[in-house]
Amino acid sequence: MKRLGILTSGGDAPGMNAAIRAAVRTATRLGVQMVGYLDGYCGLVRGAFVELDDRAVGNIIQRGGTILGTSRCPEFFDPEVRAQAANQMKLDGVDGLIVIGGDGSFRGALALQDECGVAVAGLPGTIDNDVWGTEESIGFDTAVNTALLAIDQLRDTGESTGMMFFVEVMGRTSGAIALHTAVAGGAAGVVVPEAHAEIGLVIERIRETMAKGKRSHIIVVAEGDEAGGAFGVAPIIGKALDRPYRVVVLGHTQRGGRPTMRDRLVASEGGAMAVEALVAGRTGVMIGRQGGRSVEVNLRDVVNNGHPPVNAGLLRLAQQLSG
Ligand SMILES: Nc1ncnc2c1ncn2[C@@H]1O[C@H](COP(=O)(O)OP(=O)(O)O)[C@@H](O)[C@H]1O
Ligand SMILES: O=P(O)(O)OC[C@H]1O[C@](O)(COP(=O)(O)O)[C@@H](O)[C@@H]1O
Ligand SMILES: [Mg+2]
Repeated sequence: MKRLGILTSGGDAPGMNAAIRAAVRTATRLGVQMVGYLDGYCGLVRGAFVELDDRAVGNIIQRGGTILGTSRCPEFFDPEVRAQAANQMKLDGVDGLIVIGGDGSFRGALALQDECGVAVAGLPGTIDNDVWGTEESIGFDTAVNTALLAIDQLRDTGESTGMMFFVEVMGRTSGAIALHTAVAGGAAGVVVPEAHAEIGLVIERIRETMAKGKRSHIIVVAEGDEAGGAFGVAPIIGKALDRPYRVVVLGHTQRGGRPTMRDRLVASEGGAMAVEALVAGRTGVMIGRQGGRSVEVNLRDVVNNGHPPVNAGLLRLAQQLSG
């Protein structure tokens, strides 16, 4: 390997820059050049890249977003476009590719490997934490901490006014952000796409706590819940309890901001290990976290296993601890 490419794809996630920095600095140490493709797979197809040396990735470890830009690139679903991208890489003299993104981005990377023989390594970068084979994806910890900040602030006004708050967090198909935010934020209830009977349970539990004199209730709702996110869930619960409520949608605020220590650390280890794997000739791997350590995981297993199951223990805890 003489020259590696790196790109970020799908939704941006805080810590992606720390991963890019670690990958570039590790490549330099191993005598390998690095280029960064712009705007995800769209830049790869067009051959739009920048040379990345040690100085190009200075002063970015603390920045959210991604210096390379990212996109959802529908053309990349087309095998002919992927062949064109592989050809473009050859022309650019690039022998391997690191993809920082979610499960969708990894499907694209694996297709590029299988169809065109490109060596690929994946780094899980998504706030959703919905990638199989890793306990945490880059950006998840920061996103949950951002949501917690909002909840802590809403508690003040909730306690003062007796208003119920429904806080919608991101997660199209995954309740991971909602669940962790609810438990760590001491929410009165949580509604996630993976569970189906929890709205009734939340109503019951809030009734009990109201009878005990609890004034302030915060309910965390994942955007992808089948009832239609917080705007779908709030009227059902508000009406059942005959209480005034407000809906707060955190949306893309969770995607930005300076990455936490955890995200920087996981990204730094992952970026370094992805380069080491490719340089050692290991392709089709993802650097995941298992048992609190960074490990190489087979990328095909990641893609074939789909989304990891919801943490049932945390779901139970979220309901139990409301009092
Ligand atoms: N099955 C697939 N085949 C080829 N490319 C894909 C596939 N799935 C996703 N991609 C590429 O990865 C991009 C990001 O995927 P997406 O699912 O939106 O985000 P994420 O990777 O964060 O889960 C897509 O816009 C597309 O370019
Ligand atoms: O910014 P967009 O394209 O509207 O996408 C929003 C989606 O992206 C996410 O923030 C992150 O998803 P990915 O990391 O899988 O791309 C989801 O939580 C959210 O549903
Ligand atoms: Mg995803």
